[in-house]
Amino acid sequence: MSEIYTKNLSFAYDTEKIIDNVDLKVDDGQVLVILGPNGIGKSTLLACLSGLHDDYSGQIKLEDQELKQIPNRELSHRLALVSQGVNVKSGLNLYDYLLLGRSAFHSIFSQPDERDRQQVEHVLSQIGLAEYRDVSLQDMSGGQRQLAQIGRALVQEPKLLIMDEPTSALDYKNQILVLKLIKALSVIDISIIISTHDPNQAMMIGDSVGLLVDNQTYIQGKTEEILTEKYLTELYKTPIVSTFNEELDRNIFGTRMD
Ligand SMILES: Nc1ncnc2c1ncn2[C@@H]1O[C@H](COP(=O)(O)OP(=O)(O)OP(=O)(O)O)[C@@H](O)[C@H]1O
Repeated sequence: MSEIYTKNLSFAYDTEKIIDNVDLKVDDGQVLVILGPNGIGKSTLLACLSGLHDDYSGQIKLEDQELKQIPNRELSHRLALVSQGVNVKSGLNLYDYLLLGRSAFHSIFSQPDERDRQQVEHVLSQIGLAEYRDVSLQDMSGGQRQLAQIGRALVQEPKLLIMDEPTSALDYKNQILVLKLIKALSVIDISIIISTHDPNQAMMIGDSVGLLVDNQTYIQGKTEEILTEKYLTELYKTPIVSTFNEELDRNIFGTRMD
């Protein structure tokens, strides 16, 4: 069954149409990677899919239910968004910041329980920041804060995780940590939509890939059908070369510098 799909999804800021007739689909436990040039509308599309803009036209169905009809509190049990570039500079320490992410599981009067604390411990180790539990977010590096934000989404135990360039501030080791985490989550049937600027990441984790080519063209298909020299060269308006790397057992993408 599809976790989420759209039909003729369109969205405009005032009169400027950004998303036009997008048909997108993610099945249970699948990873969809969205690629597209700067300013094309990736964040806008992900914001629509997360319920942040309900003035879209067309349909967004989350497990066959229209997204804008799902109450906010219920939505936060079902999907979580890791936004792009939101640099949380909270005075909270990491542990409390993550624990607050469990608030959708409680009424405003109830206290966090053992289950909440276990989930926070689990996520602290998933994001590799267990030893930073007592550190205030404002004293962390940009990359650590990005990991903290991913953790904040994970403590919600969503069925659908939407991540807008979640590795943009991370060093290579932590990029791989997050990509492996995404694969591991998909194995336990969590569906994931992620945007990135790196076609290599798309190749590493995508079950399918969606290209926002221009404001009127969205193409989605199986990773190996979409990640071709032709499509990527067209997408980025720069020649992209694909070579098969035997050691890695996958295609890698690059460009000539002459
Ligand atoms: N709140 C807003 N109000 C008006 N226009 C906006 C708003 N947010 C984004 N835009 C415009 O919508 C277009 C798409 O922006 P968006 O951030 O979705 O692109 P993107 O593909 O995520 O870009 P990038 O890769 O650079 O992060 C851009 O032209 C941007 O200027």
